Amino acid sequence: MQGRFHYYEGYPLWKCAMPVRVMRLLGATHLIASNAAGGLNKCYKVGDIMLIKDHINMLGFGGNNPLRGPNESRFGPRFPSMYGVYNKNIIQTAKRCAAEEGWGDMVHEGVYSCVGGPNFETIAELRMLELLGADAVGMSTAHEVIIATHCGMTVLAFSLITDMCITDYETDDDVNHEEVLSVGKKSEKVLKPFVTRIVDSIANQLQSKSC
Ligand SMILES: O=P(O)(O)O[C@@H]1C[C@H](O)[C@@H](CO)O1
Ligand SMILES: Nc1nc2[nH]cnc2c(=O)[nH]1
Repeated sequence: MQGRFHYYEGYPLWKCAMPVRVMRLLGATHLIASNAAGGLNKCYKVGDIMLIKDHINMLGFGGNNPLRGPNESRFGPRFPSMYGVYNKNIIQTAKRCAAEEGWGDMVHEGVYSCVGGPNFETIAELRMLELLGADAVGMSTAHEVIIATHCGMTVLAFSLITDMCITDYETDDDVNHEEVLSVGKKSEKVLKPFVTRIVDSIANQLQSKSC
């Protein structure tokens, strides 16, 4: 997809995630999701990639979930498990692909927290997310991954760290969307070959399994 629908644009979560179901109906078995996110983990740098190993869905705690409402059992069960959502084998594949390109140092594994936006977080909110164990924060992906998992897709998701979250009241730095877009643009030269390599590698694995 080129772009995505966001909750902060006014769409309900089920609509934000609907393209995933469309892709599933078209025969897709794997979802590779990417996002721009603020880095909470102090070891990260702007431009780094965080392979998502788990998420904290802040919207979900309030009962706002893309699966809310009657269950569509043709897609999946009423109460889907969310253990092991982010496929460990594909995370390893992605790490290997990064190492082969010489990007090993800029690729991490971490926990993504999803908030509603559109405002960026307050310092107190960021401190809370840090305490909860989040390594990065953004405004998408969790609901798309929930829908993909519900309908049995294999998921890889990663965050491009576009800014480092400020958790210190003494700092004068700020965050803005222009910075997010500019880091995204600059990182295209890394992200395109990275994703291409991962897709090739998954395709090879699937092909050798089917032989
Ligand atoms: O759509 P993603 O999650 O990649 O983009 C994030 C969230 C907002 O759309 C935007 C904020 O700058 O970046
Ligand atoms: N919520 C949130 N989303 C982002 N997307 C890119 N950077 C950020 C950030 O710092 N916070």
